[in-house]
Amino acid sequence: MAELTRAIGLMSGTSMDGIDLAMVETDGDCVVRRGASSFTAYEPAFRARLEQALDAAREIGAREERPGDLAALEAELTDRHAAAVEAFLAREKLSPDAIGVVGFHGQTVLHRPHEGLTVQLGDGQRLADRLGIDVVHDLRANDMRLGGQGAPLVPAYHRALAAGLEGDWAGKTPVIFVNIGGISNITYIGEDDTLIAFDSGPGNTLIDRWVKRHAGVPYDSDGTIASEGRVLAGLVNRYLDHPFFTAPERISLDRNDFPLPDDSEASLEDGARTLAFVTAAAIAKSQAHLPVKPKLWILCGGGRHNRRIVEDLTVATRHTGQLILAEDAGFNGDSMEAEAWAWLAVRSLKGLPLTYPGTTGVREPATGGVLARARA
Ligand SMILES: Nc1ncnc2c1ncn2[C@@H]1O[C@H](COP(=O)(O)OP(=O)(O)OP(=O)(O)O)[C@@H](O)[C@H]1O
Ligand SMILES: CC(=O)N[C@H]1[C@@H]2OC[C@@H](O2)[C@@H](O)[C@@H]1O[C@H](C)C(=O)O
Repeated sequence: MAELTRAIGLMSGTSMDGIDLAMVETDGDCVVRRGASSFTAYEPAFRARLEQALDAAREIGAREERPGDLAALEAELTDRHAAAVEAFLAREKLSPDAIGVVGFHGQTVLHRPHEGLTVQLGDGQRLADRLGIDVVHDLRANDMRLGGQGAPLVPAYHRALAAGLEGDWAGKTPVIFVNIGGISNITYIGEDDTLIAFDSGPGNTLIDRWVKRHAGVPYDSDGTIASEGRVLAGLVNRYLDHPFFTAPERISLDRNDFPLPDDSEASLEDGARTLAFVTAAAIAKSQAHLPVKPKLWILCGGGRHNRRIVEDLTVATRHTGQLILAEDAGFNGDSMEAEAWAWLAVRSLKGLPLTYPGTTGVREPATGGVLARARA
């Protein structure tokens, strides 16, 4: 067996709720031994600074520019990631020498594929020096330089996980991973290992904004609010008539691409119920862009905790496939993206591809990432 590297992945996602950390041992290919993970929440004040950073980042014309508060924020964000790793190593009784590499995503503050511009806040060299561990960062930029959208990067990791499916799930192809984060996105792995990935529609972002506005809560925990409401057909039809669903090609989405319903259009509960239905229906519509209907659906990301979304999607897919949660297949649906960043960092060290024409639209399979070596 090829030598395994123990790697830590760090992800701070679009919901800006904190730092997901996961450890894996891997050959950078199909051998993936998933290890411990942790989550370090950002307190509301830091989250608010990150949200403001999205505004400041609009002024960025060249990717190394850091207008306004962004330079200070980047240093602080990096130090928070370092503290998260140190706390994790202390908890797991591991020394920095036990870790071969850290894969550092950083915080996306700007992503404009059509301008070839993607910016993740995070100083890889600062992190490497503080931890005394080599860091691979900036994993999206090379893909963009080669004509890709710079996202998504997790699909190659999904394919590695699919290769290791066991028991009832082994060999159930095509298999599709559905990540319901702020935006939902899918990875399709065909019988011949074909890899297709794209954003599939609004994920939790509409539901989160709706319940925040009308109930002052950050998300609809377990879909409880939606459970009290009805699906409003007129609203559903309006969302599903959006040009995104009728376009021949799938493009990557921004969290503001779909507007919220007007306040007068729905009660809190009906709005939450309808938006959960729209989230599931949008995912189910992805099938029109796939060569063969998936036999196995694996749900990941925070949206899998919304019972209404899961039920609606189960109904929408039951004639052709079986839908399970990541945990049913032995995975961890919350730490998968952080695991992916650990795995991608090992691939980057080996010069292996991170992205493919079917995942980001890159011209040819492309490696990526920048290595920051820890300085003594
Ligand atoms: N118990 C729960 N019930 C319902 N929804 C939940 C629950 N826990 C989390 N969520 C939803 O999941 C979201 C966070 O999901 P996730 O952590 O996958 O997002 P993310 O990392 O920002 O995603 P991405 O970067 O993939 O967009 C929350 O904003 C919320 O909408
Ligand atoms: C630019 C950026 O940070 N994109 C994220 C975002 O969050 C979800 C979706 O949009 C996905 O395309 C991507 O992250 C995941 C981890 C990816 O690259 O696979």
